[in-house]
Amino acid sequence: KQANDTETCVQLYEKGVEAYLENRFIDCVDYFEKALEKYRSYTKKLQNCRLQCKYEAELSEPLYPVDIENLLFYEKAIRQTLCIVKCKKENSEIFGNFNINQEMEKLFEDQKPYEYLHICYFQTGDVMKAASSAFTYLVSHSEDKVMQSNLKHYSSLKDVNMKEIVNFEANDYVYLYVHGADAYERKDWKTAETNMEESLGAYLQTEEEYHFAFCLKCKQKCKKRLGSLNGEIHEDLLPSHYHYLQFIYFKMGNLRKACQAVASYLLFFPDDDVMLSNMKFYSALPKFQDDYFQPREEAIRYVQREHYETRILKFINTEFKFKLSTQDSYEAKPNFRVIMTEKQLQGPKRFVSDGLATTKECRSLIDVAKMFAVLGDGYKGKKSPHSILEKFEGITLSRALFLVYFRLLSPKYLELYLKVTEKVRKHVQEYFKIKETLYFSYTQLVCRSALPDSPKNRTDFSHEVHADNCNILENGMCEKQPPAYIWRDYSAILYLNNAFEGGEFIFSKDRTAKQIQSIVVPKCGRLVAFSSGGENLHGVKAVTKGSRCAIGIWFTHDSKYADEDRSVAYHVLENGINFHLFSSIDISSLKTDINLN
Ligand SMILES: O=C(O)CCC(=O)C(=O)O
Ligand SMILES: [Fe+3]
Repeated sequence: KQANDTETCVQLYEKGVEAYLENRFIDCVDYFEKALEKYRSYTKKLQNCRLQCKYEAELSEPLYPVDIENLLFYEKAIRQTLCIVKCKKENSEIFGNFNINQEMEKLFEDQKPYEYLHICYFQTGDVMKAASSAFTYLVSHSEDKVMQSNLKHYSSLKDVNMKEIVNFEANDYVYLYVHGADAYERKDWKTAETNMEESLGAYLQTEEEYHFAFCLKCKQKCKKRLGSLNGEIHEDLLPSHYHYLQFIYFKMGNLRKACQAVASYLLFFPDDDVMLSNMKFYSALPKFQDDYFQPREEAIRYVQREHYETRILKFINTEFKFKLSTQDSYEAKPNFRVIMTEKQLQGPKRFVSDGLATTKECRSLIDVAKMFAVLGDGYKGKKSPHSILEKFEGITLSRALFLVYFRLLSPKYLELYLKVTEKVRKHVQEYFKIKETLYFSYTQLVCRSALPDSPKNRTDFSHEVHADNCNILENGMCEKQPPAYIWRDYSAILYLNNAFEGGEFIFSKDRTAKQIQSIVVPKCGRLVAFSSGGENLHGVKAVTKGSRCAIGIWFTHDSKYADEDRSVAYHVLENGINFHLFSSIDISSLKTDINLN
């Protein structure tokens, strides 16, 4: 069977999997290669639309000659958005043909095809490609033990030359940079120069492609992602280009360009000793002229933009703090009440309250979860992190923010999410009489549902007994070490419904739940809160029927771990995204299939 050209990415992918399962390895290779090729041309096309639209919006003649109240900024944003919509429409046969949904996109972004491909290559005798596929997968999943041992195995084969293994998904600049650095080592200055300059250009271009999106925080994350050279993280990849270039140009006898590279590097690291002494050295040379230390244009632009972005982020953070305190004083009188204390719960630093959310609020939040939750969101993409008999659907604050930003969700739901979680924060702070600032570290709306064929008489746990900021050891001690979230100081779970069976929250003395201290039965508006350490071992019993929804909230005293998404969310809510171009979905008009009681 041959893959034909009209098949969509999804079809090709699925056929690839099928061929793999049926041991038709030649077909498997064929389908996956074609699927990857299709996916690549899809992302390229999309990036082209974005870039082209960005430049078009930049260069367009403003609709009005004077920029009043920054309307020009909005005009450009609108132009760009409409242009992208148009570009997609005009290429509809191409984009339509891809038929790529979010799920598929995630599979490709996750390099899933290589998990199959390496085996199919191996089976068809193409061991070099098998090794490269395993390597490609490892670049973004460096911890994957199975793939590590696969690659190790491949590397031991006589037909595999480790030097020739490639990352099939590397960005262009990665190769240019690596080749540039190689040529540099060989003192082949001309080749080094060409590669480094091209790598620099490609890097900035790639970054711009990733950057089209709003969020400043993503931009900072993006830098990390781009800084990965086949899995090794280089924090300073961009400036390091200038480090290479200054020496290359010096060796090539171009003192002006060497000095420009020095000045560019110093924009990023003004106190760098090596570069400062290079500067001295160059300026003492007879050919040196006074105006040589001009940073290059793209470097100036980059650094300025970065400074600007950092300032905006800082500004949002300080503004937000101020607003919170005034907002607080307007809060209506709370009507919640503590129903269980340390005494009833049989342990320290814990309590249960009722009335933290109204029936209507619970309903709305569940609707959001049911409409937009992603399987495993907040659990690093694992569908059922704790039980294979249950389905986890979650929505994190950052996803809610994203949905609002892209007008898929009405901002009032984001507002509600922030409001109820803030109510919880205040209550926890007051109840425990906490003097220090209590920051949100992470919040997550999760529904756990029994899968249709899960047995009714399950005795396992939906979430086994654990502590939130330490790892329980064999001897019963709780060790405050990663991978535990050691910065978490207080935990709170706000329940949204009770239309399910099982799913009780328990406090336990030991990690096997032999000595249960107390049980909390969830219901809308009920809160259980506790200090996050080993003194509060807890778990969730299996959900045997229905769907159990709750908001998990973790607090920290350490501002380093404060959730930045929260300040961005307040900013988005207050300043709006009022292009009035698209209406967002008000989900209250849509029915979901879950009951509150
Ligand atoms: O959902 C619950 O009741 C508790 C969940 C929990 O303990 C956790 O996510 O750490
Ligand atoms: Fe927990």
